[in-house]
Amino acid sequence: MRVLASAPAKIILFGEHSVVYGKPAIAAAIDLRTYVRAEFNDRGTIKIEAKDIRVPGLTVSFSEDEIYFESDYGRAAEVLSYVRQAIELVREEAGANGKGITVSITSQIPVGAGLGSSAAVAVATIGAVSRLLGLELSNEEIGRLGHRVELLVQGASSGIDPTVSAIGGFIHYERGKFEHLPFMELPIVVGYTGSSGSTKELVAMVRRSYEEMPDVIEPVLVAMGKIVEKARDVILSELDDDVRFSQLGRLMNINHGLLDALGVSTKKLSELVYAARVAGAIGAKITGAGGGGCMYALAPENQSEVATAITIAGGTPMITRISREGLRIEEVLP
Ligand SMILES: Nc1ncnc2c1ncn2[C@@H]1O[C@H](COP(=O)(O)OP(=O)(O)OP(=O)(O)O)[C@@H](O)[C@H]1O
Ligand SMILES: C[C@@](O)(CCO)CC(=O)[O-]
Ligand SMILES: [Mg+2]
Repeated sequence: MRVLASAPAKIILFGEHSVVYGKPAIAAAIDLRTYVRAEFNDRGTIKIEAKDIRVPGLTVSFSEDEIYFESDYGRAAEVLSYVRQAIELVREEAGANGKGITVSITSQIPVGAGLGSSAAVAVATIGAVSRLLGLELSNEEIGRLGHRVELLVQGASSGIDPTVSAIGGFIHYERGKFEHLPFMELPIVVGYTGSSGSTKELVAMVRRSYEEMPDVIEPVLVAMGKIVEKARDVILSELDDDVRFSQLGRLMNINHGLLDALGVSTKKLSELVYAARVAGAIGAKITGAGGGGCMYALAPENQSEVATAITIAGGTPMITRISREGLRIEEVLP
């Protein structure tokens, strides 16, 4: 038997980092996907073919007519840890420890770019392997298992990324609970810096600041939570789109300033944010953990000018759409 599953990337519209401290956040699944194929193998081992990921620490030695590959075990194992933990967790849930499983991954999502590649790979792996092992799980349950994978690998995770990747759409999230917001076409442009940041390290960095200066950092996190509640009210309001977008844009700019205050922006991210605003975006901010990765801009009237400005500033623009669908089982072959 062979199962192919896919799960989407996401953007965090408001509230990254503060969501780890129990504040609310708003996120949407977008139309870039990670595909995972799962099948049994008879060696009793876990085999992972990750085609879009660079495994660091590889050494190649040549001699006469032979070629030897050696890898730094720790670094290779770390990079594949989301997939491995996802498989182990599902095997455990199914009471199938020791069952040989091969997964093969292809992905459209840039890695470490704030678009939730870790959550998408975990959710798609859980989806494919659970179906292979005959476990009947809802997408919501798969999102919760994805959260457990992120906690095991990262040490800290709010769970928003695996939740939105599993269920899709546009959500308001707080401490494991989510609410679907009405679907809306968001006129956004995502700008990719081309560099990556590790969510595990960025979350740990914010934690250190919080522990060193709780009196300073706590009010920043509280303000971020208030931005999210205000944004939710605006999204749910009956206001005209132009008024709603202009209020959301202002909230994005304030949220970006606070993320910068937490130290998760970079020179390149800030350059893309300012380039987008100068080109007419009504709001622009980091999306995801930061430290590289992506920003997004709200540009109801001038998406293409904003995309050009991002390119001139050295970034890669992506015009994406919200994905209503989360985890999808694409194919089950006997
Ligand atoms: N296609 C893939 N195959 C295997 N592992 C992947 C793949 N994509 C992502 N990963 C895993 O996810 C890690 C990146 O996750 P990380 O949380 O740091 O960034 P992100 O999820 O892309 O961004 P963010 O968490 O800010 O949204 C990679 O180092 C790797 O371990
Ligand atoms: C930085 C963070 O808030 C979002 C990463 O996409 C981490 C998390 O919520 O687990
Ligand atoms: Mg991640």
